[in-house]
Amino acid sequence: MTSVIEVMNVSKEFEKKQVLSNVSFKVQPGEIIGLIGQNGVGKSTLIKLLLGLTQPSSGQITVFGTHPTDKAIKDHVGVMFQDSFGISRIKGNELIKLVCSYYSHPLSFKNMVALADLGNDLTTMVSKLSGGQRRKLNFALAMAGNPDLLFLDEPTAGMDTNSRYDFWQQVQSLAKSGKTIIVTSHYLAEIEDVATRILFLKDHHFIYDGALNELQKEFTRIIVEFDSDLSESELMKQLPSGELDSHLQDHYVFLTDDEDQLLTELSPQMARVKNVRVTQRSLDQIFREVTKGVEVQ
Ligand SMILES: Nc1ncnc2c1ncn2[C@@H]1O[C@H](COP(=O)(O)OP(=O)(O)OP(=O)(O)O)[C@@H](O)[C@H]1O
Repeated sequence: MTSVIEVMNVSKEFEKKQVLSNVSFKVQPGEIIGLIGQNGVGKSTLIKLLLGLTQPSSGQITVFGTHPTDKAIKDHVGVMFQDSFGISRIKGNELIKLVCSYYSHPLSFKNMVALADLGNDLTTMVSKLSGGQRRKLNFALAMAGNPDLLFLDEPTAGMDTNSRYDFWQQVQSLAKSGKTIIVTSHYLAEIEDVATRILFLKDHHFIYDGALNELQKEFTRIIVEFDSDLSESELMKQLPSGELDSHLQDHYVFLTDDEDQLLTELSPQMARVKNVRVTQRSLDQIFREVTKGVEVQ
């Protein structure tokens, strides 16, 4: 399968400041990539490199098999930046028509109106729209050329709960239809729900590239919680494959690399154990632990 994006040994410095160091990855059609990392780590820089808006200090980037600045791919790439309206003294519906006129095969006006989901506010001046409404309009504009590759930079900031839900439903159905999506967001619960792959940037390179469940396995141990009237020392003797994390009243939290083994060890005690729960850390928890530099258990 031809990759949509190929990044080979790319480094990027601004003056003497290193942002990316020797980064490589490929992206296949239909993937939803969650690009995560702390403020200032280089997510927007990477997106700008992929859009050809800035050049790598070294290494190669191809998008649809060609240089990112190649005009031939213009209609295949859509982008939603954090706040990208250059003009605001224009109504939403007029802006939609204007942006569509840039493309050879734009989405229909009707489709664009549905994507923007602004109702009567479509005839409001863009400058008077709320932050969340501007995001929605921005999303529709990113889709104007019916792109096969879509970059979404913090797309849901300011959107209400229903709008977020509808937005991610749309994104998932776009990916199902074969479109490739790269999204940055600090709302990690949303990334956790929609991304098929996580790229985690830290200290100039990817500290993780893969599926969320593998990230959970790689960075954290499984949490086994239960209630029991057994003593701490008894349980620690009975559960050698677990490590006691906390004990409050009757509630115990153990960490383990092998939950099946731990549950087997726990089973003879079942008469004195209840409410057993096996969970993994959320992406949000992993992110905080990894970026704070604390050792992840
Ligand atoms: N044009 C530029 N000239 C000099 N330094 C820059 C330039 N653009 C970005 N940087 C620096 O590169 C680093 C990465 O910035 P970038 O905007 O890519 O971070 P980010 O991960 O997108 O952050 P955020 O989550 O806050 O949006 C920052 O230290 C920033 O100051």
